Amino acid sequence: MKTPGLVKICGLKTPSTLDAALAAGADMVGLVHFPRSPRHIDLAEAGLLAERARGRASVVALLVDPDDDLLDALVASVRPDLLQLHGKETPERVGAVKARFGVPVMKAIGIAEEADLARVPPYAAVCDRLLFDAKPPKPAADGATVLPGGNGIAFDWRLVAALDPGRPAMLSGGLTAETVGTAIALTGMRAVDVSSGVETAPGLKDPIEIVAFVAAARAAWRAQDEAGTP
Ligand SMILES: O=C(O)c1ccccc1NCC(=O)[C@H](O)[C@H](O)COP(=O)(O)O
Repeated sequence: MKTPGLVKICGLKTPSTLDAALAAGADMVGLVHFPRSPRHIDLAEAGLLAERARGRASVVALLVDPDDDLLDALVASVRPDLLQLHGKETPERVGAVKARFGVPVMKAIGIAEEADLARVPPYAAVCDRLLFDAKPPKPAADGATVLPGGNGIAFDWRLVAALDPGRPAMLSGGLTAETVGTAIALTGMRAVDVSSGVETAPGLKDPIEIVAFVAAARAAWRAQDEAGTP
């Protein structure tokens, strides 16, 4: 029996876009707490959105290299189902966060070339889920802010197609309603994550694109299941 497909919509900031993701059937909703991001929300806002989603979808709190004080505050106000660590956290730090806070952890790993796959096993040993994402672009000469994720950039999905990390994994990076079906067909991934691909501008989610993305992912999984693809 195949695992059911999971769709995560990340970077939700408002009750109306959260509701749109829930109505579309998202399995996971991502709340970004990272002040440099156009999707950043404070802990009070994140707590309110988390309560709205509770029991309808898993609440994922996304942080970048958080210290224990921030994690203490976030876990108390958001009560996330999953912590998404999207910075330069080492495997040791991921293991320490999981042990201290008792919340499952998903670690994002940037993939650009085959050599990046060597970073997977140490994280697979300590986290609950891996998130394969594109690497951020190089900083621009004008010093414009580069985010560690949520850049709408895709990587070569074939790099993770044959991978069995021994942990549940999720595919992200520049996915859209138009590309997610191909990404699923190529990789066999049963979990996908999107942010920029369902936005009209950074941080502005589009309910119509959210519906289209969820439907496209589900259609791809249905096609795989009907074809009996392993
Ligand atoms: O979304 C952000 O602004 C962000 C900021 C800092 C670290 C990660 C961030 N986002 C990650 C994601 O939204 C997703 O998990 C994933 O990378 C997909 O992003 P996208 O390529 O925009 O679909």
